[in-house]
Amino acid sequence: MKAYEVNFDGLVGPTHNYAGLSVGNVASLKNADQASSPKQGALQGLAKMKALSDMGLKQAVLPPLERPDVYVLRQLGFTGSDEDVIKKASQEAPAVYAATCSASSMWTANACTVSPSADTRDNKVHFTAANLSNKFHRSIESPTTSRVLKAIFNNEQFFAHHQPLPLGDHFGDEGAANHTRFCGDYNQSGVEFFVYGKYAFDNSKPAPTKFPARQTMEASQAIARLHQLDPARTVFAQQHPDVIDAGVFHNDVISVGNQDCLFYHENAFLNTEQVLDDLQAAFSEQPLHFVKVPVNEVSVSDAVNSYLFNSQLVTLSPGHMAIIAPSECHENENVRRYLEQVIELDNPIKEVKIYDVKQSMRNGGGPACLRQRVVLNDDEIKAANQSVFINDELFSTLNAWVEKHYRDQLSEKDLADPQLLVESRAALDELTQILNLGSVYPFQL
Ligand SMILES: NCCC[C@H](NC(=O)CCC(=O)O)C(=O)O
Repeated sequence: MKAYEVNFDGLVGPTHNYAGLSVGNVASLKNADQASSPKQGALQGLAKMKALSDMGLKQAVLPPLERPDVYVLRQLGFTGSDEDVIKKASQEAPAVYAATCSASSMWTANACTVSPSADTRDNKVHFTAANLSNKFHRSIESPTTSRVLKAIFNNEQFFAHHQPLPLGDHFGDEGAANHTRFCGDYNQSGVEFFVYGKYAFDNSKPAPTKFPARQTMEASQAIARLHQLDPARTVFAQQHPDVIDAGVFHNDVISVGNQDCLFYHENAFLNTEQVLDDLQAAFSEQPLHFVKVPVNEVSVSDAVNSYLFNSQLVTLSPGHMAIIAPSECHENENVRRYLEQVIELDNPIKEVKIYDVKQSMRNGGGPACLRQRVVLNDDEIKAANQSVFINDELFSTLNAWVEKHYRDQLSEKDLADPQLLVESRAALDELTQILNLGSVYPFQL
């Protein structure tokens, strides 16, 4: 049966803003306190989804979360009506309040890790929502994310859902941003590749010293166990601690894989030769294309500033891949030059397509952060919720929905406006109907 890589992009939420919440993420800190445009952000994201769908790729959408999260604020001792909670929290604990307003669920690469049915022992598609333990504003995403995933992949015959790993630093899990998969055709069994930043239970191992390693080796192994992966077809590798300290907070900021191709920066991994050997040994059916970007052509800082590796690497026809890159890649001379060359080399990457996702980029999220890849075969696609798949009609409905509900501009002081929650709930209530999700948000339960 035929299978496809379906990109599930996160819809940018009505509270999208820049609050400088992510230590270790250069863009997030640099742009803290700038005004954002939730409307522009959502429209940019939708335009990218439409473009990929027009390329013949399967494209779907994941909804934003309810923000500000007044339920978490209540858990933290703020009382009264929702309006009281917002007023008190924004005045008495502005930093905590800002964290509960983040639209960070838009980066759906971090929503979960997915293993396709071709890789799992019980032949189901496995989902584990990421606990995102390392950052408070992200650690509150998983309860609703889990409900949304269950509402979309709602059929026990095909889909298995796991709880997020236990919260806390030891099992810090950032989802698919640190996970990629190699395969022949998408319907064939693949090799799953997990990249972690540190060992949680062994302090003698190398680890970054300046910025946090968000994903642990132990978390990656737990996901592989839960997803019933074949150990002979699973590879674990450590991200180089120096690149984490240079602002590479997820592996998808320094490498991306698709089918038989790994596009990676020379400095991405510890013990790179071993990592490549392990991948090739596990993927014994055919030679992999290892497309190495040399540090003397693109420095780690060029990679972090341009988000070259946070591109999507997609297959447009057999053996013909395109890099879907953010426009920042054209603004960086070295990266622009490299991209002109890479399509001339002997590898499957034949095209570069540039998209403007600047609203997301200013918080450190490029095209790859904005999507969760879910490999599904024909039966699994039929078993999933049909209303989330992008077609011309849904695209125009969602554009109109954004135009109707979203603000043009949002600054820090606007976040404290209780009306923002009222507007967001109205928007999300309508969205659950458009996407046929049932009740998934706390205000609907
Ligand atoms: N995969 C891309 C994730 C980007 C995300 N940025 C943020 O949460 C920044 C939010 C802010 O600073 O307002 C993060 O660091 O996890």
